[in-house]
Amino acid sequence: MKDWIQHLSTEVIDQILENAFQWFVVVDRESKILYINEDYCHFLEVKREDAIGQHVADIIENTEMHIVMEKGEADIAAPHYIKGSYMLANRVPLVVEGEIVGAFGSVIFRDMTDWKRLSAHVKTTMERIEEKFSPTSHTLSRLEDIIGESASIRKLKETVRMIGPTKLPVVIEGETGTGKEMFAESIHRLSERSDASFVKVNCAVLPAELAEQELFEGTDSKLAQASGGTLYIEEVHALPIPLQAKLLRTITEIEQGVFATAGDVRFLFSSNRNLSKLVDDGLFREDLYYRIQSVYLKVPALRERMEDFSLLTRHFLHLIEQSEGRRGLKLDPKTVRHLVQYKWPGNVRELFNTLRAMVFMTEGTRLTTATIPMHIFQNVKAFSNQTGRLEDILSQTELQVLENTLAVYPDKTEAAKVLGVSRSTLYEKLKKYNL
Ligand SMILES: Nc1ncnc2c1ncn2[C@@H]1O[C@H](COP(=O)(O)OP(=O)(O)OP(=O)(O)O)[C@@H](O)[C@H]1O
Repeated sequence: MKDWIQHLSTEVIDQILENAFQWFVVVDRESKILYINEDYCHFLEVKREDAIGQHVADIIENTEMHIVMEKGEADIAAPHYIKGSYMLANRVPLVVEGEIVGAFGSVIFRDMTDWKRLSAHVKTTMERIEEKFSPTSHTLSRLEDIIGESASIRKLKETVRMIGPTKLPVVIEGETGTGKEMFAESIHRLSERSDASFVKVNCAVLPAELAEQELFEGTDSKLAQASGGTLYIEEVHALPIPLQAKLLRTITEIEQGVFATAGDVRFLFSSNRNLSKLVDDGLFREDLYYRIQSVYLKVPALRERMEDFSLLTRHFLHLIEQSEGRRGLKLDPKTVRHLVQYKWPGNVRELFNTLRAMVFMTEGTRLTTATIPMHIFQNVKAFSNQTGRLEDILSQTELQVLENTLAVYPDKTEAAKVLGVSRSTLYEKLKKYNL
């Protein structure tokens, strides 16, 4: 490092410090200013030549450079109040041959609004990266993006092809992560309003006190944004009953062309609850239910269409390969045997997230049972729902339990302990099953 710096002329170092878009100050062990850049002086309204040699506290209000030196510890991203506003500063002690010889300070954000702006920028950038990472990315799904050849998925796709281009409201029911949103997006893309906006609003996360305004009121409302396009109302069952009445009125007014803030809107709804049962229980307005359910799509849970499992895993492994720069990822047959026994309460979304986690658990290409997350191991379906010879069922269960345990605990002593058997019993069983 020293050598490299020797190659830089003082003029170059000076330019770096003056143009680094930060304010710098360097003090000696007596807290006297050795260096301060011009920009900082300009802000402090002091001439540089007057500042050099002065005690830092006389030039920079509320400075803590001397404390950093006393403690010998850096203070990173510390709020610093100067001239009526908060800034963020770094203060670092300068140590030469084990001795503190001074300190170096820099103001990294001159104004907290700068910081807030950057922080918002980082947040949106991260969200964009995450969206890109998600299997569907942020472009709206098309029907072809929905993976599945099972009879139920084929039937759903067929229905969507027929009703997509119409203006009919649609209710899409199904457990979380089954692909309801993908179907909603496909319906929009099949319609003539596909160039207009697809706006979604999730009633389950909408604060009750803001829901009315957010949904219906003014030019910023979700309804106004969806004008000419599609409004996808997710988890519609979570809409408070009084707002259900307002929604019904609004749908009618929009149809009659008399709603003030929005023109033509197509409505799609989703729910992970059975709406008809909620109507029976008095928890969802019957009139609204009959108004919106002219087309009703039920997206099956993944466990009800396990024939799609291998298509889905192949598709997701391919996506993961692309995003991670990996090749040839493959599930071990034993791993598949295990995964297909799991109930997948989070459905297709859970399958994707699980595969992604499993890929991160291995550097190779084969995803063995050892990469399966623990909670899945512990929740595989028991064999109790099988029929056949009791002896066969018991052996099969024993084999499965042994395999699962050894995958998580390859150490035989530990595995025997987990299984509550002696080491010798475990060895006998391993021999019996050729493990
Ligand atoms: N058939 C499918 N083919 C490909 N990807 C799918 C399929 N079904 C779901 N996914 C993926 O699973 C994730 C969840 O899908 P989606 O958001 O459509 O589910 P959802 O039923 O609307 O979930 P929630 O009710 O929790 O909002 C998405 O990342 C989506 O890409």
